[in-house]
Amino acid sequence: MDSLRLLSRSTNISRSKQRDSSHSLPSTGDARQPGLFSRGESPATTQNASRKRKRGANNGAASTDDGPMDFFASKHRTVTVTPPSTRRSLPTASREEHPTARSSNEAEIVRPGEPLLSLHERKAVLKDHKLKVTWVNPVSQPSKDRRKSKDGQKSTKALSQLSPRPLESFAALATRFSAPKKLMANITEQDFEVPTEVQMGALPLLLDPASTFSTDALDMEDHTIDTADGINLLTVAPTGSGKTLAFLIPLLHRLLVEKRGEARTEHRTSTIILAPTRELASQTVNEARKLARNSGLRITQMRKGMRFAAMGHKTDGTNDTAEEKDDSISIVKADIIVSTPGLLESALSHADNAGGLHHVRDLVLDEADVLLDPLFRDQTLKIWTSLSNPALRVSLWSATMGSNIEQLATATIAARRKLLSEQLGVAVPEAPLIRLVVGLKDSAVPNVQHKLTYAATEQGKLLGLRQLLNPATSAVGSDPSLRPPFLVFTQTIERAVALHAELLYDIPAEAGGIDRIAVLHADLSDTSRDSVMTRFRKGDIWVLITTDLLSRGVDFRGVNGVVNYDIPTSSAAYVHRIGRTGRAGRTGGIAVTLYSKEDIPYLKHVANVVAMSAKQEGKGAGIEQWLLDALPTLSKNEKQSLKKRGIESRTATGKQKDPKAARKSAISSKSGYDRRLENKRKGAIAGSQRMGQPGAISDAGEDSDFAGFD
Ligand SMILES: Nc1ncnc2c1ncn2[C@@H]1O[C@H](COP(=O)(O)OP(=O)(O)OP(=O)(O)O)[C@@H](O)[C@H]1O
Repeated sequence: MDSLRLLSRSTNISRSKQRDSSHSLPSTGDARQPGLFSRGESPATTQNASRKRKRGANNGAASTDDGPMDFFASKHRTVTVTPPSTRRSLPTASREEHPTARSSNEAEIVRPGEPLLSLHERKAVLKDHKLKVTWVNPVSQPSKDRRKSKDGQKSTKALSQLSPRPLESFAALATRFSAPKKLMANITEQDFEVPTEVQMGALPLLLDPASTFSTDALDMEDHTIDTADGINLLTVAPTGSGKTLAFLIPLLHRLLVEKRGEARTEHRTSTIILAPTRELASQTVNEARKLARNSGLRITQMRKGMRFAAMGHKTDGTNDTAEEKDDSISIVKADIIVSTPGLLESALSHADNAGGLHHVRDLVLDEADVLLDPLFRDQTLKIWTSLSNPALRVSLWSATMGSNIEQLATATIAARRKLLSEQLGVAVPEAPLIRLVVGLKDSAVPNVQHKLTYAATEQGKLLGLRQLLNPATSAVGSDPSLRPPFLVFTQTIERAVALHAELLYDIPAEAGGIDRIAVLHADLSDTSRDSVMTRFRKGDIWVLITTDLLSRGVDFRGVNGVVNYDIPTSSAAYVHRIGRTGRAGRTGGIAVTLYSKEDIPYLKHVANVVAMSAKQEGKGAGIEQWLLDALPTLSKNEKQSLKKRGIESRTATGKQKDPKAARKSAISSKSGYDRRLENKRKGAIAGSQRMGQPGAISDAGEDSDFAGFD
């Protein structure tokens, strides 16, 4: 059973065991090559490759600056790895080819043994790794930006593009950014060898934006970006691409550097990480604790009833308040707090908590598009605006981010700054907002295989899922079969429960029976939710039926596939659901979407993502063009309504509005006729029982309470 015990970041499975068993399951392979685009090539090697291509004019390789950007170019180019060049050893030819780079490099502080990249090379590396960095909020636009282009149009777009120096390797965290030894030891301990694309791009930006941008200042006609006190960052990178590490490392780095010079021993909250679900918050706490091992930093997950010490405006960090002396109140004493918006907001609304978070310097919004979606928006914005530190920096992370989210973030940063300037009576300096995009925005992770399966009816979907559960029937033609462990997503809690009840006995007792299948949703107690998560991570559960609760952020390493039993209600939801497989560059994950006749009007957003994904991979359309053309396109309002309410007949409201349609979409292996017969029988039994009770109305015709058909 070891092959199934590969799901966990936290279970104690030795790496050798993992490797032994990984051959039998497609997406459980070792993530030694976690990158999605230029697999396993560090910027240092790509730098050499690009230099080689430039010099060898006849080698047939196109210059990286030629033609349109090919996001899915061949990943297996042969590269010659030479020792990293230092500034002094940078070839003269390369310098002379790029005078801007030469002059800008003069401003850089280069440490021995550190590879140096000219502006041209940095651009090539960023392009090769599909990293695009843009300056979003106009602190003060560079002079070029204000100029009109040839056709008289104002063009700010291309000019606000930046080419910061990416992270070469995890070792460069120490050489380039003087990362604390404990942090470095913990990174090494976890076997992280090659930084993923998002880590290459985001880590330097967050660790030391000033040095990362020094060359761009010259590149942009002597305009200096004021990054000395940090930047606000908006990152869009594929699911499973390592965003957690990309925001945790800089946070821990800053806290450890600050602690170095201080005798302070108490834990003062200076970082808040918000996540939309308890499960994701708990996972982030685990990851942070692994990276902070033996460092003395404390990371806490916010729980009900927790409060902050009411520190008022004390700056010495002492918080000897009356509250603290009261043992019945759990006071948060942590350097980093990870929370869902609801819990933190309710803690903040407690009168005594008003000044509890005025030290907070970093706010991280993980799955930012959900946190700023109507469901959580008010809570998130309330928390954000209540953080009163003028030096606060915010970073937003997700695999999908609409332009409305970017606008909201920009507006909130500006409004908060204005408010603080008024309150403090001095102008609070504006920090830049930088956008980092990895790969193609809002698209599915490229290493997952998509299947759209027409099942005609609800019963057909159930049959389809049963076939997937059965190893003998799960393969279709030459396609690889979906093998456990996998996740099954439904639209509502009620449907997840019903599907679980239907499938409970489908796994034979010899294979573990009912223990192998479980359901997880928000109506379960916290303890039950934790228990299901642990059992799934350990591999005890093979099929986990759930709602969109688990579609965001949650990382199960060896999940082989995802089944959309109910179609997701937006393209973003599809991207995130199927992103639970194919993580850290693992290949072989399968995403099956079952659809019935009723789903057809809502299928286009899924089909579009599948088509785009296939196109990127160079696998043709990925879906028949006639199907794509035939599927109806929803209006903006219809899209919004679908996102908000889902397919109505599957909801409680739909059941009231149109009971017949709701019955048709109920999850049951019995036909409508059989269900009616059974309901009649149940009704008759209930009726005869009532007949025997005192005061019962004997005339069935007057029995208006009869609920047999419901
Ligand atoms: N440099 C690396 N080398 C190998 N594995 C890595 C590296 N960075 C992260 N990982 C692993 O990749 C997996 C996915 O990481 P993570 O959960 O941070 O992804 P994510 O980008 O936040 O995904 P999502 O968008 O779904 O939240 C984790 O198991 C993590 O341990």
